[in-house]
Amino acid sequence: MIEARELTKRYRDKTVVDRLSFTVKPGEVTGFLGPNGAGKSTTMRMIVGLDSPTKGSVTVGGRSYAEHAAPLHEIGTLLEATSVHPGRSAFNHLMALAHTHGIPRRRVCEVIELAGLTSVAGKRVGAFSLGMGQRLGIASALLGDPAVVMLDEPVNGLDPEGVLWVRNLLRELADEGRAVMLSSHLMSETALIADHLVIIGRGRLLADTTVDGFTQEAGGGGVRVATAEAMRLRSLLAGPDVTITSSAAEELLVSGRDAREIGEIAAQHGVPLYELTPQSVSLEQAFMDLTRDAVEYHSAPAETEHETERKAA
Ligand SMILES: Nc1ncnc2c1ncn2[C@@H]1O[C@H](COP(=O)(O)OP(=O)(O)OP(=O)(O)O)[C@@H](O)[C@H]1O
Repeated sequence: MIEARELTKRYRDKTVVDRLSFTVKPGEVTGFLGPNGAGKSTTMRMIVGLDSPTKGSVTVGGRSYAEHAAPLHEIGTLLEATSVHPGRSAFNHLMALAHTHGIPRRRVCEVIELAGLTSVAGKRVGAFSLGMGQRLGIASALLGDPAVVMLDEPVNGLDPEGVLWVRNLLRELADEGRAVMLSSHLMSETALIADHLVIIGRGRLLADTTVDGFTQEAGGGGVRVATAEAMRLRSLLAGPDVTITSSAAEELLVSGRDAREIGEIAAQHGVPLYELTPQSVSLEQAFMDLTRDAVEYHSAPAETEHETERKAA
């Protein structure tokens, strides 16, 4: 388990992580999300003692990282700038790491197989592709059979097969009861892997929720209804918290009533419907809406598909 309480990091006058509290629980995959510069890497560095908090605290398995006698058994990490000796083979790299913790050769062979590196274990790490490097990083993280696994952007640069492999592996690790944390700036990809989401922007907590909860909230895009009797249906559906807009003669976009209610009201009054479609907002769009004010560098204000749809409605 990872527990951050009021975790804060300041560099001179800039607050990069701002009173951040969250928990990464065993048996779950927690997605740690935020736009570029949100403070994800800084937070992860503080978790493993590579940076010290200006205020607040973070513990792994109930203790600060530095208090663990054999941290590799407690938390396995894949961080951005993990250094490997380019001239060493993958096997020797892992063996060197294993030696520092008294981990047997058998475990090195196990993680090599687990990471799908068997055929390249003797190859120089310097000649590895990005994907193979990521696999080696993950193999290193798992070497100590840790209760907590924390990976910074683990699918970065991976091909679709590699992405699927990471997704399945993290699921298995969580199902074995480990606490798994992965950072990303891609909402849709993370939603496929994670159970829980901790979303930050400018170092602050923006959301701490389940993937299901976030998906449900993102689905609040109204219901599109098509009927030849649009005017009549409009007055039948009207109510205190109901908003109805129309972009075409036979089309309505209804907010405040779900598809079932609309279908029932239409049927009761004999109004034939040609279409009844709940409009889902994409997860990526919902994430961008949530973090909009927290993005450090905006690109040119291109109109998104969502905004175009909203304007049309
Ligand atoms: N050593 C440092 N000194 C000063 N500022 C720093 C330092 N390290 C990070 N920052 C700043 O802290 C902010 C957060 O950086 P961080 O790398 O933690 O964000 P991130 O969410 O991991 O971003 P990305 O997705 O781009 O990796 C950025 O504005 C960055 O410039």
